[in-house]
Amino acid sequence: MAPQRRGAPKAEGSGAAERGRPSSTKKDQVPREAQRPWLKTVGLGAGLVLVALLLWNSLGTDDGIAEVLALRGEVLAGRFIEVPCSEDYDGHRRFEGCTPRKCGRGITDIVITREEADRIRSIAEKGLSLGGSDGGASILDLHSGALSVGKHFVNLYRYFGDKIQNIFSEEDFQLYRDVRRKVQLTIANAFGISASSLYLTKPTFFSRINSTEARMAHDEYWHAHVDKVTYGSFDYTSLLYLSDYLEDFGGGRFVFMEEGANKTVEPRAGRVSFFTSGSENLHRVEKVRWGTRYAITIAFTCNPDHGIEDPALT
Ligand SMILES: O=C(O)CCC(=O)C(=O)O
Ligand SMILES: [Fe+2]
Repeated sequence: MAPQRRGAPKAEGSGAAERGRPSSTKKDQVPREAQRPWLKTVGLGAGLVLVALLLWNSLGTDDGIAEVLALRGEVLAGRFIEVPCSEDYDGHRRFEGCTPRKCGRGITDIVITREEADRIRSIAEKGLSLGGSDGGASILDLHSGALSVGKHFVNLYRYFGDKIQNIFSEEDFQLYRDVRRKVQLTIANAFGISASSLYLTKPTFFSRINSTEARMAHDEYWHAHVDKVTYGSFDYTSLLYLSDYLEDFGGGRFVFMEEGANKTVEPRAGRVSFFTSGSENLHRVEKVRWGTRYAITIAFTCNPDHGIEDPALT
């Protein structure tokens, strides 16, 4: 609306400039009348261009040029892009046959079905309905029991004790374990390592993001980061998306940040995106503009000392 208002005075202004002309006869008034619709069209056109630019800015890429690695609408059997490994792994103990020598990023839509994604999303919904951050980003960690509540976290298991069995079922946990195992096999396959050399590590958690303004630092999920730097133990990061870009939410695309052209992954329920966790895979999540975005971050380490167990009800 505002740009259109800005367009109108432009046409008015041109008229005012014409009023300054030395003489005005009936003869030259006719062409000036004829010019007005033309000027209005130009003004309106400029306004529309401005509106389009503003919309493009708010809906589209806020990082400059971006190439799409995976569109929401496509079903990828597997896409893998190798990138040179960073030196980040050198600062940690090496586990030959596991610590990345081959680095890169992969996406697959056929490892986890949309039905499984729906079921796992309902686990996230159940858990997160018990709490939720005041800001836009809530997490639920079934391993540690951490759940966002207001500006803090509570421990779900401590808080609910035995009553936790009225919230989650054994099938829920079985599904979670199955999904973890399938993602682990996918990563091992793509990077040519043995699945048994990988250990689940923390934090592995559900995230629920909406467009509510951030209240706390941990609501600010959109900053560019390197998982190995942020979380230490991560060697391979995976994300399982549980909702659909532009159907369930807007914004919220995943972006690999690269000089020249960023690479985006559009979330799709059941889509698994995985990558080596060093700075060869600097990334961020775009701000969610509307709706609710669900995902799970599932992380693996090569260091058995940093391994964690699957969550269990008892
Ligand atoms: O949810 C996503 O797409 C990415 C989350 C992420 O970068 C992280 O958990 O470290
Ligand atoms: Fe990350």
